[in-house]
Amino acid sequence: MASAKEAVRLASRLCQDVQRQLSAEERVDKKDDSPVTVADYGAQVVVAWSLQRADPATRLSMVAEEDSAELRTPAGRAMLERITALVNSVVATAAPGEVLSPEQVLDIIDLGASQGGPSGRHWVLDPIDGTRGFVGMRQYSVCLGMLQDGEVVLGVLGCPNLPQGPVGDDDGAAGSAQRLSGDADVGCLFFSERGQGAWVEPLWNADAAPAPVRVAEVTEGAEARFMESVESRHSSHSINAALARELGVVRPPLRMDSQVKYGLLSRGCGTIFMRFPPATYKEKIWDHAAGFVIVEEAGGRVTDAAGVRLDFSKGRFLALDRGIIAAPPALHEKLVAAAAKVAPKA
Ligand SMILES: Nc1ncnc2c1ncn2[C@@H]1O[C@H](COP(=O)(O)OS(=O)(=O)O)[C@@H](OP(=O)(O)O)[C@H]1O
Ligand SMILES: [Mg+2]
Ligand SMILES: [Mg+2]
Ligand SMILES: [Mg+2]
Repeated sequence: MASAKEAVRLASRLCQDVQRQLSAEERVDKKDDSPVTVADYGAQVVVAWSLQRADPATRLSMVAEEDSAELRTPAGRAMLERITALVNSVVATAAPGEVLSPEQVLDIIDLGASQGGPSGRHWVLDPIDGTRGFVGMRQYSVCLGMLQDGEVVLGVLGCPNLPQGPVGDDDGAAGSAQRLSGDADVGCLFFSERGQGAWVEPLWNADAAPAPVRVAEVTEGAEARFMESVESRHSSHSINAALARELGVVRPPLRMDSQVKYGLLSRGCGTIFMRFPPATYKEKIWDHAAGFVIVEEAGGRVTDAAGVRLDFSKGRFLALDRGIIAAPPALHEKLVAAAAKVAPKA
């Protein structure tokens, strides 16, 4: 856990540096994705490098989002050099004197090519979850999990732009732009080890005492606040709205990018997280592993729409019926019943 937290903190630092340097055009121009691409690869390298360094005797097995194929082409060389420089700026803070070459960077990226599966130990990494939120100066997270024999046994969620205090109904898509990391009370690190509860501590202060987190004790839809993706093409806003109506939810949805939503659920700030991507979309394990163990250890349930607990043992993708529903147990039960009625399997 100490190594995982250290790795996520280093990668979060790298991401924060890049996000702060985004120019005004890059913040709005979705066509130029190079800043987020550099940070995405860079964060993956920093996490893998840091974990491998903590345990040099064992070759790291990691299921991670990014691969090196494009960076190995001539067209990718300039990008590779930018990534290498960025990574070395962070490596220098953790291991003074150590410098990685572009070739080493490529090899470290490819440590993330593991297929995972039902046996052995595999790390699971989304170096930046919420890449659209990252360029939009909203929420994003660095998400690291560990699989042991197909079960998620550890999760760490670095949320650089998440306020440590309460999050308002309008702090999602628009409001968070004013509250970027740098403020002393912004930046959260959620973490959990199976059987040990779930915890949160300030992201930028490794010495601060962790506080236990617990999902909200809400049993009625009328008191609930539900969370969903910012982008409707990732997760249908209309299915979520229909389910919320069925449950008697009255508050507007809190729209937030990334696994930050699992973090908010674990600390009782949001009550329900629902996700209904298009039927053809296959969910990746790195988009859920860290948040899954944190929410379960905080007393919540995380299943597909049919109420079946998520299964991370099938490789790089999640095998599920459809949709993802996460909530405290009493509400979760009602949501699964509502899903059967309102959003039957296509
Ligand atoms: N078409 C489609 N359908 C469903 N999901 C998709 C789709 N495309 C992408 N993704 C994944 O969504 C991840 C971002 O999480 P969110 O959906 O919470 O982000 S957002 O609020 O919509 O910005 C995002 O993770 P990152 O790529 O790490 O940002 C993707 O894995
Ligand atoms: Mg993701
Ligand atoms: Mg990602
Ligand atoms: Mg991506």
